[in-house]
Amino acid sequence: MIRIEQVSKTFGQGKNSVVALAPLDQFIGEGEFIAIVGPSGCGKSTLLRIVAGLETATEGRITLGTSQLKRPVGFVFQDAVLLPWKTVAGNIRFPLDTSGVPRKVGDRKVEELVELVGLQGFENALPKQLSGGMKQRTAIARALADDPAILLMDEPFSAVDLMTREGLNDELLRIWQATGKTILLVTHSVEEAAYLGTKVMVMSARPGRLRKTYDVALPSPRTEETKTSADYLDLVGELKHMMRDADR
Ligand SMILES: Nc1ncnc2c1ncn2[C@@H]1O[C@H](COP(=O)(O)OP(=O)(O)OP(=O)(O)O)[C@@H](O)[C@H]1O
Repeated sequence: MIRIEQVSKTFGQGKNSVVALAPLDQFIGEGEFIAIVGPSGCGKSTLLRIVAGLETATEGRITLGTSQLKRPVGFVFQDAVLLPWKTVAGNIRFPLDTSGVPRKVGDRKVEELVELVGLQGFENALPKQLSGGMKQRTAIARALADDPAILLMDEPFSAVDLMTREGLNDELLRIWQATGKTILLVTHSVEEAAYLGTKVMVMSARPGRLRKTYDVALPSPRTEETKTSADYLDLVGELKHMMRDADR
């Protein structure tokens, strides 16, 4: 679980300071899939970076309920940022090598992850030989290599075409169900948020604050039929309305 209590962030000081996040509270249960939407600059990435420990909150605190000693998060960015000279397998095993996992254990883990993200047959391909979607699958596998309890994803599919993106959404739901990870995903698409999330957090800009958290009551597993159901379309409509409001 993740408990976010009165977390705020101000960059800089004095008259040049920017309030990126006004105090924000949110409880996230184990295994939930949280989608975060909001206008550009409302602090979505900042929130994710604070949860990851890449940024410190100005005030408030974040409690990660886990027995793991190191911060148990994996991060997937908009760009896959793969090491260009390493193969798919080499990129996935990079975090394992740096944390000193024995070769054989690492080999098994890489094999498992390649299968999980559906990249069998491409283990020895270099990033330049991969499509955008395949690069993101590799990045997801790499983020899962350390077996983090929490997967943080910052607009992971915004650089791929719509068809690929829809396929990756279904893959991600399958991976989430197979691994039981807690996922926080930032997206600009309310359709994607409603399709993926168990909850959707809607944020507003200037300063970034949480407008509302929606519980998504759509049945699981989500399928193509979900996208034509009245409940889904109602939720998308409501999220769009809230987003328009949030942008003012
Ligand atoms: N390192 C920084 N120094 C100063 N200001 C920053 C820094 N990082 C972010 N900001 C500011 O904080 C605010 C929130 O930024 P953030 O990137 O979290 O928003 P976002 O909702 O993720 O935006 P987008 O949807 O465009 O990616 C913005 O006004 C941004 O300019």
